[in-house]
Amino acid sequence: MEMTSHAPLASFIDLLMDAVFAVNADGCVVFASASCERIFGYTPQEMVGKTMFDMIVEEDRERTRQSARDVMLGYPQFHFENRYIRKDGQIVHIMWATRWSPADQLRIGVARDITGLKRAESMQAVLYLISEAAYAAEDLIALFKRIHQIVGTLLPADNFSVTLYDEEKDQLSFPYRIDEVEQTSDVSKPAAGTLCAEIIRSGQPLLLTPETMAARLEELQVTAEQNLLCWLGVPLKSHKGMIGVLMVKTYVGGACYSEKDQELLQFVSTQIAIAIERQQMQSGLLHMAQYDQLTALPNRGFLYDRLKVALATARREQGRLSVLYLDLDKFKQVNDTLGHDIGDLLLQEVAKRLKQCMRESDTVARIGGDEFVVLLPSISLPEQAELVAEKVRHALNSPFNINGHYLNIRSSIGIALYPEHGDNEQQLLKHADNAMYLAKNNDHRSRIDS
Ligand SMILES: Nc1nc2c(ncn2[C@@H]2O[C@H](COP(=O)(O)OP(=O)(O)OP(=O)(O)O)[C@@H](O)[C@H]2O)c(=O)[nH]1
Repeated sequence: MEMTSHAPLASFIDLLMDAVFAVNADGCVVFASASCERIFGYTPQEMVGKTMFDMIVEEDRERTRQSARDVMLGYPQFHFENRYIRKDGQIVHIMWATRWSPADQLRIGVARDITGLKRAESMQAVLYLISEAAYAAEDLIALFKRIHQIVGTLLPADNFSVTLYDEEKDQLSFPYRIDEVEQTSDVSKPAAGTLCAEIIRSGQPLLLTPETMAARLEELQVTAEQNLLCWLGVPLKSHKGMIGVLMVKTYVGGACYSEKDQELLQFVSTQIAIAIERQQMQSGLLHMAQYDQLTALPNRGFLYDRLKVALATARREQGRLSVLYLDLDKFKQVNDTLGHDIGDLLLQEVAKRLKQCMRESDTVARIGGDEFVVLLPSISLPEQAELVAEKVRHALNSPFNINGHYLNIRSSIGIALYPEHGDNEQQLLKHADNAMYLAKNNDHRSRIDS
């Protein structure tokens, strides 16, 4: 080879931390300094004769060819960046300073390994994206989807899951799980005896590679899918403690995870945990603002919101809707004779029975002490509202067994219809309330008071 003729100062050049290359017009290496082994994994002897373009990551090739053409036209390149596949398969980011030597008809380039810098940059960007997602996501699932996308820019993440841990109940749940092989619709299956449970127990990340898989699974007494290649899970820890596990895995034919991937995932896991916790808190606050604490039914404010939406739809489609106002009779006596706690339990049971006899699209709300409102957002005939009222009365008719106390409860129901009894929320609720009072003072039947 012509190595010596092109490298009179090779001994000095070999001391440089950057690698020096001489490449002919076709991209074939005619000289490489010693550092090329540290950066690219190939010794200078292995490098000489290779075509640089063959080692470049596919997506960077065309850009690099253009840059090489510019160099040969006499335009030196100072900060040209591209990526190479090292001998061990890892990707290395390079920054080049290159010029053309017309006398030698060679491109002379200095390659600096900027992989660490690039990683730091992309980590910074990823951390920013995660914290941005924490504010932008509408709910937890939207946040998980976004985190999935973001993690996918760091490492292979076709199979990705978030497992949440409820420390109080010592329970795991799977709110987000994307798996190209294992299809399961049950996202709340308890996960005891799984690899995720092991991470929660130990608080440590877990990396299973083809070399360690069998032994680790046996040691942990956990079974895994036959064609699993790699499994990587990291704990999600917040200031409160362990809140879950983030997991990625690959199947045979896919990529392998390394210790570096584990570090990467662990590094972003704190930010992810903070984002999840923030979203959980927000959802919790929203839930508190919209739902009644005792019965978990929508509260008055939330009922108004839903009624407003239903009215808008009914107006647009010239449809009907109905509101049922329900008040328990002599509920005060339950409190007074058996105590407030029994009264509370009775209200919870009433809420349960009301929900059971409604459709998914209906809303049952608790708007005050023993007052409930049912919103039927789409009925075609007024009689349908009476039928529902009858169903409700029937549902509440059989005695309630509250801690061994058999309670017979009667209720009064007033009905309002749109458009007959009002055009807005207030009018309709007022009408149903009045009709309820009339029912209470007369025959306790439901009334459509016109
Ligand atoms: N246990 C319990 N009682 C409540 C709660 N909120 C309100 N109450 C009580 O529910 C009762 C409701 O009052 P009323 O509707 O006048 O009582 P009532 O005996 O059903 O009266 P009528 O409807 O006229 O038959 C009051 O005694 C309140 O103190 C609650 O969250 N839990």
